[in-house]
Amino acid sequence: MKLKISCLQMDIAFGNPLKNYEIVNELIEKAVTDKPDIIVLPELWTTGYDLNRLEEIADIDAKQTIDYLQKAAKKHQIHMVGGSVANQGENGVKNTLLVINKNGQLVHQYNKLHLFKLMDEHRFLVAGNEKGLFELEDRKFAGVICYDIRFPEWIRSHTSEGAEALFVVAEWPALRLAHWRTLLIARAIENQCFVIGCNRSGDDPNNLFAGHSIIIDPWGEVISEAGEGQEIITAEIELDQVREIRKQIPVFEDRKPEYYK
Ligand SMILES: NC(=O)CCC(=O)C(=O)O
Repeated sequence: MKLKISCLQMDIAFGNPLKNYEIVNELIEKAVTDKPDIIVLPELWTTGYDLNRLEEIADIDAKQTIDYLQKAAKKHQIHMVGGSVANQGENGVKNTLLVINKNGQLVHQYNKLHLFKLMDEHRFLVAGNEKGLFELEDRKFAGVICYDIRFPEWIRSHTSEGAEALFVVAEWPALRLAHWRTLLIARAIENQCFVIGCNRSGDDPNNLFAGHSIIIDPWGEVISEAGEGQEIITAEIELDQVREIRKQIPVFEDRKPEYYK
């Protein structure tokens, strides 16, 4: 099964959801000229890391962003791995990844499990407690958020339940670009799955971000990679390659989890 995927590597306007909806509108209009099946957005794309103003700018129950993504998905008949949003709920603000299918249905919401202390997430956000597994077109995928990729056992818990491609939405700083690339390539090789990493570009008062959104095949080869600036990358993946590689080197069958704890 072939899928064309576009990552919208946007420069997020700090604490300005309305401006960010405008930026994404423009990027989607550009991306659809390549006729992708799935569009991917970065982490916290409506607000950026303006954590001090979350009370004012977080999206209550992610409603406004879900509505926005549903309209875009239906209009263009494209699945959206709609990045993540500062989602104000009863128990606090979560960093929530949204998946909407091309009919505009909300397929999955994943709340970031591992909060990143270096960027103060633990002071302002509450962690999730459920997996990022979802289905599109009867195939299994996983979606996680940024710092989550440093936890290989968390990613494995998704691929061992059948995920064939891992979507990673991120605001990853330029200082650790080498970690971003290496960790994503490692996750692809060890899980024998496609990895689609959508990062942001630009800066905010505290960080310069790396860009370098990337699409990696299950052999660990980079199929497409962005530079540092605002950019769209698009690549077609053949999902069946995952099954072939898992047959060739049967890592999942050969695991001995009884020895790993
Ligand atoms: N937004 C994030 O979770 C950043 C994670 C990060 O920078 C890291 O090094 O890990």
